[in-house]
Amino acid sequence: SATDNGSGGGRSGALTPPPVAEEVQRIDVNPPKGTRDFPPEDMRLRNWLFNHFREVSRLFGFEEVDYPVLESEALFIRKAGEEIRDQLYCFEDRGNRRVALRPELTPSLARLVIQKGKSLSLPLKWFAVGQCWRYERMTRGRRREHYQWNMDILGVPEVTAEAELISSIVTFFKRIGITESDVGFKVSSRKVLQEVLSFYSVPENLFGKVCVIIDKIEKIPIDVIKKDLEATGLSNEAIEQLLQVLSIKSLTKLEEIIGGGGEGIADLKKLFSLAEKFGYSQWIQFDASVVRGLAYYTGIVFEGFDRGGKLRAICGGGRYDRLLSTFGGEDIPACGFGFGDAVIVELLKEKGLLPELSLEVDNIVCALDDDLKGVAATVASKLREKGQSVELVLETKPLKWVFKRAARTNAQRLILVGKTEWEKGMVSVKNLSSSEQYEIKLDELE
Ligand SMILES: OCc1cccc(Br)n1
Repeated sequence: SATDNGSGGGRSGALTPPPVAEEVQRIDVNPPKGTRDFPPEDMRLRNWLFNHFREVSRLFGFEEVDYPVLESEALFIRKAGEEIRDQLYCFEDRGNRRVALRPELTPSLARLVIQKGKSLSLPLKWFAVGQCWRYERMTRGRRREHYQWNMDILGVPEVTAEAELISSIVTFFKRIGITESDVGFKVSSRKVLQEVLSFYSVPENLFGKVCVIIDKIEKIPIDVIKKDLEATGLSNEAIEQLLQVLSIKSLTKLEEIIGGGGEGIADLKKLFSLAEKFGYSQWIQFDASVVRGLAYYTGIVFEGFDRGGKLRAICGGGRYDRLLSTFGGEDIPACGFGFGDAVIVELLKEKGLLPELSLEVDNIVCALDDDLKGVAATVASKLREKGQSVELVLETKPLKWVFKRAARTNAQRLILVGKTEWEKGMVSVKNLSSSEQYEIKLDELE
C-alpha cells in the first residue's frame, strides 16, 4: 500500500520505523575440534589419493562397498581393552538407541556379510574408502576423524589372500612414487603367540586381550606391559617367554625357539615364498613384535612402516577368521587391511612427492556484450556436450578481469563472443598457451 514502508508492519497509515538490525554474534567458522575442512586445494589432493586407492582396488578385481558412518554401538563393544573402544565416538540418539560413529570399517563389513548370508558367492573381494571417527581427549590435539581405505578378502583360508593384499598396497605405493627404501612391512602371525600362550595353558579367551597389551609394547614402558600381562593371569614364566619370542626378527631364530611344526611358522614361510613370486620380497620382513591393536586378528598380521622411523604406522591389517561368529554369524575365513589418509600424506610431504594439482579448465567463454550472454551460454553448452569443461563468465566483466580469471583457472582456450564476429555467425578463439588466435563458425568449434 502507498503508506506501507515495507517494514511489514502492515498497519496502513502509521509509519513504523524499520527494525534495527540486531547485533549478530559471529559463529566459530572453524570445523569441530579434530575434524578437517577440504577446501578445493585439499580436496584435489584427497581425490588424487582416493583415485589411486580406487584404481588399485580395480586392478585387483575388488568391488566397492560402503556402510553408514553411524552404526549401533554394539558393533564395536569388545571386552579386550582396545584403544578403539576407549575412544568410541558414541551417544544415545533421540530414540534412546546407543549408536556410534564408526571407528573402523571391518565390523560393518561383517554385519553386511551376515545380513547377506548365503546370497553372497565367495570369495568376496570388497573395498571401501570411508570416514572413521574416534573421540580422543584433545589434550594430544590429534585428529578425531580420518578416511580409511580398506580391502578385504572373505572365503579364502590360504595365506595367498594376505599375500594378495600386501601386493595391492605395494602396487599403491609404487604408483605414488614410494619405494621399498622408503617403507617396509613388518609381518608376523598371531598363531605364533597363540602357540606360546597355549604352551603355558593360557585360556583362549585371554588371547585378544594379551595381543592388545602387547601391541602397546613400543608405546608404554615394559614394566607397565608386564604388569598388565600379569593382571590377565599370565605367569611370570609365560610373560618372559612371550617377551623373548616378541623380540625375534628372524624366522630361523623363531623356529629354533618354538619349533617348526606350528601353523604360524608354516603360514609365514608360505607368505615369504609368495612375496618372492609377487616380486615384493624387499618390502617385507618378519618381526614377531607386530601384533596390531585389534583383538579380532587370528593369524598373519602386518603393518606398513616408514623406514625413517619418524611416523606412525602407515597401514595395517591381518587375518580375522572368527569375527563373524562374535556377531552371531557363521564364521568365514577373512583378512583385510586399513590404510589411513593422514600418515601417507605426511610421508609424501617428507619425501617431496606431493603432486602439483591445480584447477584445470578447457575453455573460458565470455560475451563481450550483455545482449550476447545468451549466445555465450549456447557456446558453453555445445562445448560441454562435447565433453569439454567450460568456465562461463556469468557477470559483466572487463576483458582484463577475464584474462586474469583464465590464468587462475588454467584455461586452455579463451572464447569471446563479440558483436562484429557474431554478425557473421563467428566467435573468436584464443589459444592461451600458444597465443594463436582465430575466428570460427560456432558449429565448427571443436
Ligand atoms: O587410527 C585409528 C583411528 C580411528 C578413527 C579415527 C582416527 Br583419526 N584414527
